[in-house]
Amino acid sequence: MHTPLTEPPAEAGADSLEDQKAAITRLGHELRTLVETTVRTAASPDTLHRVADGVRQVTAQLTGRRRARAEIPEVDGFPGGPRMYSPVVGAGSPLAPPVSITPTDDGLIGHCTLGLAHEGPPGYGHGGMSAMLLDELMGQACTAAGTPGMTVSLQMRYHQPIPLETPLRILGRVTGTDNRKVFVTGTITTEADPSTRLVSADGVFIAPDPDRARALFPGLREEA
Ligand SMILES: CCCCCCCC(=O)SCCNC(=O)CCNC(=O)[C@H](O)C(C)(C)COP(=O)(O)OP(=O)(O)OC[C@H]1O[C@@H](n2cnc3c(N)ncnc32)[C@H](O)[C@@H]1OP(=O)(O)O
Repeated sequence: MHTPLTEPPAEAGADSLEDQKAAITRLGHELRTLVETTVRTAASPDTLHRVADGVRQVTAQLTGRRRARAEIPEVDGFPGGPRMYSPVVGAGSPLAPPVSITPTDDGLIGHCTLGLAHEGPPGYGHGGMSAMLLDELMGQACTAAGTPGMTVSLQMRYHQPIPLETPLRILGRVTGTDNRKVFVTGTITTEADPSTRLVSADGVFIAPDPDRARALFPGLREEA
């Protein structure tokens, strides 16, 4: 007999929210390990079928209420706070590297290591993954600068391929504003050689006006 892996929080108290985040983080870690192991394994078809059956049984244990498309979960810090299920930074996302972010004097710096699950050319990161990393860091740099916005333009330049299994550094920095437009730059380097740009980007982000924001994000809490 299985015990369900997750249930909706009984109460939205501070403790239960922290418990929920800790459990989500733990499950996210195990899922990322499963994803990475899955794309690396040379197991036989029999083993793969057996594992697929087991995963199906595990999935069936995730019972309880499912969130609706535009609903912002209680554990999610949007806007401005940690996003538990972000495919870039989310501790609970099986897709995220995940990136950890720290502020700098003039922007944000992200740290992550990509695995084979993020592969494009053999041994190197997928170009779409680079765009995703930069979009996130540049978007969060807008928020950190007090001018949050959504991407309307992202100009990517791929100088060198990004090595997998190598600690990376992603920078996002706001360079200027013009009314609702925010101009942002970003780069990806390795941690070992931060002066050599592997990928760089220029972006334009726009803050939707409040009416537009309410229409786009009906789940937004009123105080946000
Ligand atoms: C928490 C942080 C997480 C970060 C996550 C990373 C960020 C993301 O991935 S966001 C998701 C991807 N982006 C999107 O889905 C955005 C889609 N676009 C939209 O919904 C709309 O364009 C929206 C809401 C942003 C702006 O719409 P709206 O308020 O109507 O703006 P609009 O009036 O058209 O344009 C405003 C200004 O921007 C300019 N502009 C519009 N598009 C562009 C563009 N591509 N390049 C340059 N300028 C532009 C307009 O010319 C206008 O300028 P001005 O005021 O001088 O006339």
